[in-house]
Amino acid sequence: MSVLTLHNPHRMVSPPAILDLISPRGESSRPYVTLTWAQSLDAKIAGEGGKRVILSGPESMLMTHWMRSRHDSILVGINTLLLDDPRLQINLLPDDPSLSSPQPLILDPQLRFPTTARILAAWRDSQGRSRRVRQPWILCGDHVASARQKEMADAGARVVPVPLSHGRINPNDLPDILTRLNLSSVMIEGGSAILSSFLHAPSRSDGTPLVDNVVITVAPMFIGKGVGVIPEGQGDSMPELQTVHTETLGKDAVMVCRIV
Ligand SMILES: NC(=O)C1=CN([C@@H]2O[C@H](COP(=O)(O)OP(=O)(O)OC[C@H]3O[C@@H](n4cnc5c(N)ncnc54)[C@H](O)[C@@H]3O)[C@@H](O)[C@H]2O)C=CC1
Ligand SMILES: Nc1nc(O)c(N)c(N[C@@H]2O[C@H](COP(=O)(O)O)[C@@H](O)[C@H]2O)n1
Repeated sequence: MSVLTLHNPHRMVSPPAILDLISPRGESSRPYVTLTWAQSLDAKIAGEGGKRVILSGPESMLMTHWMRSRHDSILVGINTLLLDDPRLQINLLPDDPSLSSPQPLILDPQLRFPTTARILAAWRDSQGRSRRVRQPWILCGDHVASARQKEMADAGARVVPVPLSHGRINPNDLPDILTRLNLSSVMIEGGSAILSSFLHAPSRSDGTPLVDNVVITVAPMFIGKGVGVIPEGQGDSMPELQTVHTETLGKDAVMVCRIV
């Protein structure tokens, strides 16, 4: 039994109301994009050398898992995959068959994804039996050698080659990529380079911001030396954010913002 369940069994059974402010399962014909992260008071998302830090308390971490369950897909950069070895599941949520983990997407231009990654081992072990354990889909550059792509496919991942722009996957290509993959929403969790790239991205062709919502968990702690929300030198020309709502969840403040 988790610490959460011991403290308050009721906390586990329904999503926090703050999530009603985001609507990734709406009627929109275009993919819905949520950008989210947890940060310290000195605007760090990880420790020195990219060491993972647990910033979120139980309540806001649970909120993050509910938010995961409401999106079709979840996206991280390859450095986050290499440093954190995440699972990207909804393991804090109740065992309810109507809940499923989002489809993990990893932006990995050079296809550095290791065959030993936990997310891949979990998928192989599950043999597709559970909606909570999903196959990792890796978006790599279309230049990557087919032998290397095959190696990852043989290890159990789905490899999706896409065109690169300046060695990266262009954030503005993401909506079309999602549509092609039959995914109608994405929750982008980081890390720093990915957050910066999506925050700096120009609007979509219809004039609306690429990112529909920004959900930030602020933990009352200092990290000191570590990985900033935005990499050094990339803090200029940031978009203006409007706060839609701020709420205290346990020890943390959770902000829902929109880009204006
Ligand atoms: N506190 C939090 O909420 C979170 C913290 N993190 C932390 O973030 C750190 C990793 O962040 P970073 O080193 O910045 O790596 P990252 O996870 O942002 O990955 C960056 C890599 O993604 C690839 N990429 C593909 N398309 C890209 C694009 N459009 N823009 C930028 N990169 C693109 C590039 O190869 C690039 O090197 C880890 O220490 C991890 O613990 C990660 C997620 C959430
Ligand atoms: N919401 C949140 N709070 C924190 O304190 C964090 N360190 C993170 N990190 C993100 O969660 C991923 C790991 O999650 P799982 O163990 O797979 O559930 C990590 O890779 C970051 O994306 N998030």
